[in-house]
Order: sequence, then C-alpha cells, then structure tokens
Amino acid sequence: MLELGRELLQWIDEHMDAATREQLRTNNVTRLAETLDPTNTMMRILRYPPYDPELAAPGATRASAHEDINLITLLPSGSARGLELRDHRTGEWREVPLVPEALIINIGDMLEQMSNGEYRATSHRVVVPADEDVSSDRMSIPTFLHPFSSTYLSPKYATADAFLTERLIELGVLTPEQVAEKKRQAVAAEI
Ligand SMILES: O=C(O)CCC(=O)C(=O)O
Ligand SMILES: [Fe+2]
Repeated sequence: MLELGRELLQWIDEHMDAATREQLRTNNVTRLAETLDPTNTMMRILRYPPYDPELAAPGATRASAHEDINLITLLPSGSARGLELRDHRTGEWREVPLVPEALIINIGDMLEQMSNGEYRATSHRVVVPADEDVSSDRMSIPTFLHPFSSTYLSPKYATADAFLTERLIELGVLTPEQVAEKKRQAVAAEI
C-alpha cells in the first residue's frame, strides 16, 4: 500500500499546476511522494455492525458525511455496498459501485491544501442502501496516507501537524487545553 501510495503521489506531483508545485518547492517540499510518513500512515480494519431492524430502516447512516484529514486514502472495495460520494458540483450523493477487488482513491484535506484546491477533498459517507437489509454487517479496510508532521501544506498551514490539530479540535477529539499541555511538555523535553 505504501509503494502504491508513493506512486500515486508521484503521479499527482507530476501533473500538478506548475505555480503550486513551485510554491511547494520553495517551502522544502521537493517531491510530494517524499512527504509520505510510514509511521503516521495507518491501515484501519472497520466493521460496521448489523442494525436491529426494530431500530433502523434502510437508508440508515453507518458513517456520516466527512472528508479524510490526510493526503489520500486507498480504499479497497468493502464487503458490501453503502459507500457514497458527494458530487461537489451538484451536491448530489452518488453510490460508489461495488466492484470486487477495485481500489477507490479518496482525496484528503491535506492534499487539497497542498494543491491549492486543485484536488478537492472527497466528501463521502457510508449508508445502508435503501434496498438492502439493515441486519447485515459491512467490513472495509482503508489505508490513510499521511505526510510527516512537519510537512508544509499551504500559506495558511505551515505544517501538517498544525492543520491536523486544528481539525481535531474542531471535531472535539482534542481540547485547546490538551494541545497547550502537549506543547508545554514538548518544550520541557527540549530543555
Ligand atoms: O467504510 C468505508 O467504505 C469508508 C470508511 C471511511 O470513510 C473512513 O474510515 O474514513
Ligand atoms: Fe473516510
């Protein structure tokens, strides 16, 4: 997955808007693929449990609408239908066809930042399709490719870490107090 991720990032790099690439170069990003950090990158094994048919109806949400907070996500087809993407031109939700052994590539927020909006982050969600039984489960195994924490993203975000921290506070995963405490500890460790 890492090798494939590197190749895709290299491809994106080669086809990126020239001015954006230049901006990345002047901020020490010589190649997009070189920003890929294997220790920050994670593969997740997800199981969406069956719903109780008394409590949920077809159409029920399994993962609400979001964008991934990373460069790109490599998402092999799940074990069942249900993944949907939002068409950013019309706002419409579209089902991703379930093709066995296919690989879906989602663009994440960090690539949107690094490409100056040329690559838009993919809004996606997981539902129980309207014509399917809620009492079956669903598995999927995404790999989230992340850059090194110190990677420059954009004029607004000097580092990937600054961007991630802001998103995690927004999501309520971290409090501003926890972030301040982490910074204090990092400074103390340097002394
Ligand atoms: O289960 C899926 O197909 C998508 C999972 C997902 O979007 C995520 O974990 O961020
Ligand atoms: Fe996602």
